[in-house]
Amino acid sequence: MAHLSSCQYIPSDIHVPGLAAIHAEHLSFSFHENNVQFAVENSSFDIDEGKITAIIGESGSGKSTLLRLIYGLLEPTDGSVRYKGWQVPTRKDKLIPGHDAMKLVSQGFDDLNTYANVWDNVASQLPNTDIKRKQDKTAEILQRLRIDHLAKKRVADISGGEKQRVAICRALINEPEVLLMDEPFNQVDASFRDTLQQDIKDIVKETGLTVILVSHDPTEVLALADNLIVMKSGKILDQNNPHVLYSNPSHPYTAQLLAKSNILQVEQAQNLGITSEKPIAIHQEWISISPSEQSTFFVKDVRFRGFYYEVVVSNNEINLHAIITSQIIPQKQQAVDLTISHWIAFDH
Ligand SMILES: Nc1ncnc2c1ncn2[C@@H]1O[C@H](COP(=O)(O)OP(=O)(O)OP(=O)(O)O)[C@@H](O)[C@H]1O
Repeated sequence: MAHLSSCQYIPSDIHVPGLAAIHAEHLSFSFHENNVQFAVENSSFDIDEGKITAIIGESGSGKSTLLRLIYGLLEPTDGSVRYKGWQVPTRKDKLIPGHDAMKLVSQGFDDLNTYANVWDNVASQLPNTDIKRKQDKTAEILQRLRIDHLAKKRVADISGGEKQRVAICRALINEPEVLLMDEPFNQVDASFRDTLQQDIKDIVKETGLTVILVSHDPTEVLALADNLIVMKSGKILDQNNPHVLYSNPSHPYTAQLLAKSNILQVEQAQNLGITSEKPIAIHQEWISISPSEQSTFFVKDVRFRGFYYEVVVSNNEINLHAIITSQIIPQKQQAVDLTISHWIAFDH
């Protein structure tokens, strides 16, 4: 198999500078030869240059497959992915798969040499570089990701979160234009997640790096991503910035994924006095409750969530989840009135 140059230019494709870094059109992929079941189906999307895009969705929705298609690890069954107007070469075009301008940090740290120390794991990514430059660049990236103090430690002896930082250092030391990450916060506990997210944000701002990451817990990337791509059963349901998708999701799945929203069918909405021709979503924070002897709604459950309580209210026909941040915690079985400040009707 010939090792081709990193990209094949498609002359008919006109790339307009300043627009999307990655452009996918009608992208499909099936792991099955007869193409009956698609892991990714007819997906078209743009990824902005110098921004953080998160691919989110429930388990098995096709997120990792989409990431691997973008990188060129998988050959699309149909459609195409282009990077800056150039078709991304796939396994059949390249001896070593993966786009030269991109780096992928996959799940599980398979690429790390656990017996070698952190420094060697990172420095080894610069095989043809003179010693001084190799030292400077390795020291710089370890410091940038706050793991310079671990340089002499064996990878086997560091935590999952620290391994994730080593993997990111290895990916970034060659200054790729695009960093792809599959579930980067899986192994990182909550207290270190925010710092890692801030470091990634800072690097993007300083260098103009394009980041694409996969997450099955969308709420963890709401504050990080500039754009979200929402996947369900291999299809893209929604794509927009987190604010728009959170406050105005176009699909019930997105509302539940991002806001753990209450989804009500037309008749259930009527039960609350809401007239809508379509199903509706009521985010938990759009419901407030107050004690009322006359109400048919009562508190079914109170769940402690740290700085807030999730309260389940019911009238025996519908259950609604609401958030309480006040000091006054309702009691189970207590009758309560509901005030709904906002709701969204879906087209679907
Ligand atoms: N190597 C494979 N062979 C056959 N089917 C596969 C393979 N890898 C994934 N699939 C299937 O393709 C679909 C999409 O899988 P994918 O791993 O892309 O989903 P995901 O959203 O990343 O899931 P998770 O969040 O659980 O990692 C799933 O139905 C999965 O079972």
